[in-house]
Amino acid sequence: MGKRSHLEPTEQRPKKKSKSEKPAKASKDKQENGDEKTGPYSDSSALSEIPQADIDSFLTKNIIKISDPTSPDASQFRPILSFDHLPKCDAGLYTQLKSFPAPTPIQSTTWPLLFAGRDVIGIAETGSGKTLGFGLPCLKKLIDSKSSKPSQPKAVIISPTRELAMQIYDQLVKFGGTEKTQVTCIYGGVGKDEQRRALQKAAIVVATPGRLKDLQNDGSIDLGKVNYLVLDEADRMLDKGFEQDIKDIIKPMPVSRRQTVMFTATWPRSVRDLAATFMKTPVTVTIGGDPSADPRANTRIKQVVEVVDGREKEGRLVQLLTKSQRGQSPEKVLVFCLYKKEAMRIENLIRNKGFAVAGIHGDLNQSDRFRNLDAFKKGQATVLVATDVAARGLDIPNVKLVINVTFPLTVEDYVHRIGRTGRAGAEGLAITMFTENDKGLSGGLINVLKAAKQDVPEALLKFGTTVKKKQHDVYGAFYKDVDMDKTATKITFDD
Ligand SMILES: Nc1ncnc2c1ncn2[C@@H]1O[C@H](COP(=O)(O)OP(=O)(O)OP(=O)(O)O)[C@@H](O)[C@H]1O
Repeated sequence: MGKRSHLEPTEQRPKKKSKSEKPAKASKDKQENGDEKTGPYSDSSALSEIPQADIDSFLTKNIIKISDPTSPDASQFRPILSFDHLPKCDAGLYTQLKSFPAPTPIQSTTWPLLFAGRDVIGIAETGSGKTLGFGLPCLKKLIDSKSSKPSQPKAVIISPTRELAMQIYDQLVKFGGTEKTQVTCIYGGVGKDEQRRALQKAAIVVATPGRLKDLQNDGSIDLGKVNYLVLDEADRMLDKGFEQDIKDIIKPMPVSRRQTVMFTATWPRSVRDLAATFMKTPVTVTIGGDPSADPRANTRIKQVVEVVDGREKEGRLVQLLTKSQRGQSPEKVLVFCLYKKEAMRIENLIRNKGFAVAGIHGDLNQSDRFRNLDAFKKGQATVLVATDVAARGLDIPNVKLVINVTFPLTVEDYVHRIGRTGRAGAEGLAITMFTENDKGLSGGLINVLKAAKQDVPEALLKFGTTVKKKQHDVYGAFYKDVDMDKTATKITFDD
């Protein structure tokens, strides 16, 4: 397993009294209370022997904040600094982890909490391994439960888009060892029959909310036995567009009987109170800074903002693409538009210029969406033009450049969009065209740039530094299928 933890070699450290036999306090309390959602978890002996100073330095170096309402002393759960510190588990669950050097900070910190059965809110930058952060404990919980043939799902992971749901599914299958056959993915835009059949043997269901609700309503799925619920991209899932769906979906799984997990890179105030109503004394883990500050971009992404006249955008885009595409090996570039029609127009423009381009937006049928994304992943198309349907979560290897042709409706969305580059420790570049039309978001953008120590152009400062209250409460996060020719009520969501 991962042998390259920065804490090695351990023999140089002073020995600390082993706590390996002692379950973490919260876990122990819950077992005594007979809480069935809590499994026994205790630090491995290797982890117990790590000196506290090393743990402290890990927490400080990665700017990790752990807020546990049940205990001011968050140290009861030591971060898992190496894969060797993971609790024992059958079924080859950890085999695939060998390809990574060590857990990422969000994995290190949330895994012990999740193994111990706690509700967790995990906030960490884009591309920092949050999927395995919630995915590995989900698989372990299933394996530990030892139920041979599930008749009802035990875990549900909800994702805002179909492509992201599929990606999470793929990760669970990859890491799932022998349990992989019990994972199912359900989403809208395709037939239901096959999904209904798959649900009959599904222990873990990854789903988009609309289709999940549909199948729940027609009796194809009973969520009454779910004891592990994940809202990935949690702020999106709690935004007004999805709020009621989520409430309906979780009705059969009472908060007292389920472990609820929320992960995201952005955690706006507007969703925090609502999140609390879904959770039981959650522990909030934040990597990289204060959760109450403005949204934070991954600092390995160089952010360039160009203030332009709207009429200059297309010429500038072609210029940027010419530079990145004309060499021996064209770079992968993701181009974001706000509207579907705009995306189609820009895709045509790029195709007419002779670049290998594909598109993804809500007007395409699902098989085209998957096919085009796949072409981009494989490098058959080196430019992908997308609406914000591709802004969150998608882990596409080697995207070198993100170009925002039109600024999104919220600064959170901006952080997610540019987060499609610079993943898993890589560096990336994001170039954003900002026009006078976007000036309501200049203050928020300036704060994101400053927090990531990026240059703030004078022309952007002129638009003002005031951060306006989030304007698009209903569709700010659901921008992706706004039709520019219709009124703002014409909005559709992924189902
Ligand atoms: N411990 C690890 N070490 C190195 N790479 C990792 C590790 N865990 C996961 N990864 C890889 O990091 C990449 C990003 O992970 P993931 O997609 O889970 O990020 P994320 O934090 O969910 O991002 P986003 O906020 O954009 O959804 C993936 O390719 C994943 O395989």
